[in-house]
Amino acid sequence: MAQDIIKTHDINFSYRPFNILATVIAYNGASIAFSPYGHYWRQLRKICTIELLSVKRVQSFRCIREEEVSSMIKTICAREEGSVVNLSEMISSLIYGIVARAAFGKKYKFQQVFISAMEEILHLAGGPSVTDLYPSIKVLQILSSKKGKYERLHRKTDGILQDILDDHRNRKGSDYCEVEEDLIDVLLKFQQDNDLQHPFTDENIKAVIQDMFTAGGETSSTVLEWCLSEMIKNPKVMEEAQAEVRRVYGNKGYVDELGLHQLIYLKSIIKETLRLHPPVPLSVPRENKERCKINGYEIPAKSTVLFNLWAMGRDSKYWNESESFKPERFLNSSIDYKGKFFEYIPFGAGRRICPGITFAIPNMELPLANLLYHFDWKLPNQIKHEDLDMSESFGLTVRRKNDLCLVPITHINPSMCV
Ligand code: HEM
Repeated sequence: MAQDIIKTHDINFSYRPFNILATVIAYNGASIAFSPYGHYWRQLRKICTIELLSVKRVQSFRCIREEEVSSMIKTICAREEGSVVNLSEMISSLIYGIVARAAFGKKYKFQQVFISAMEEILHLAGGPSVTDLYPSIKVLQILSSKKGKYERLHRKTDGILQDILDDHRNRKGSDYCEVEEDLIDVLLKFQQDNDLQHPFTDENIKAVIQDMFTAGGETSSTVLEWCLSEMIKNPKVMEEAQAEVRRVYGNKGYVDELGLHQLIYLKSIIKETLRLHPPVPLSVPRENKERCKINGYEIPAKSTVLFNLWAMGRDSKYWNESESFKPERFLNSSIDYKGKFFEYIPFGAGRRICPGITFAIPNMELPLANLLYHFDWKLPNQIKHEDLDMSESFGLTVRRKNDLCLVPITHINPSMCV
């Protein structure tokens, strides 16, 4: 059915439901993720794939990723040997830090307030919404407590983003040059472009920047958290992954992006994690414009369609030993996540497939390879690996319910290296 919807009826199902989140947070549907299929969305999508998240642009952020990861590794090393590290917190702050520097060009004073507000929005968005179930009862929208919360958070994030935009406009020459062009620079350039079919206001820019945080922050950090959890639960996988990364980087003393393409086993660990723990388990909702028939069912126009990626990834009809964590299944296999294999679509598929794959992959591979290269990991308080709690939280993204806290044992200390 996923194939039927995303392949055969792709255009018809390329719309998104227009809910409170889209109205209040996404500037009336001005963001890439929430705008309805049409000219405006096509324009944004083009800017996004050709400019914002192109391979070249993502490569230009390499130094940001390497610096942020190296700083995380040094922080872990500086701790007293044997002390417990909250990896969930560290990873989340690392990924948001990378996205923020790529988007804003440098660290801003209010960056953390912005990130916390974004996290709160995602948390709120995960809960049930009566107004979305009964959209025609308008009074529910007025009475909704969520709406008020969203409006309060939106005022906060909007003010911060506007300050950052204005700061970019007013800066002189090479005031800050951590990267040649950050994402706001790119979008401001488009604002000056008179050939655009749709004018590009500050609101549009802010909506797109918000997309990068909501879609690009929690997703990658959630995957990393589950990768490490699964490796702790499956020590043989951890050993093999460590052996691979230590073989590839040898005595270099650090893991940079140059050798990442050689980490074949590590890549299959990420794929297997995306199968068992897709960070957006119900994908991003789609909506159909016109009435149609799918698998014998009449689907009325404007139905909200959810894909249960979590269940698809665990379906024994498609996967051997579907509940077991077996990265080997992806070695020598042509199955990937780019939207061609409909039983495995953690990034979605079709016209609205996630445009952030090229950015997400190094954001996950580099930290993971570093954590495996520099440290061995064990559970605190003599907890056995098979007893690690794997409960999931409830939300738009499904993270671990309890933070992943581990004890690192330094294998290669970065301060010892050149
Ligand atoms: C592991 C990381 C990620 C996962 C699993 C993921 C997953 C998804 C999924 C399932 C969708 C819905 C696709 C559909 O409707 O078919 C989506 C959409 C989207 N993602 Fe991602 N994503 C990730 C990282 C990122 C990153 C790093 C960015 C950008 C910085 C990003 C930007 C977007 C945007 C803008 C959309 C909306 C696309 C549209 O509506 O046209 N994502 N993502």
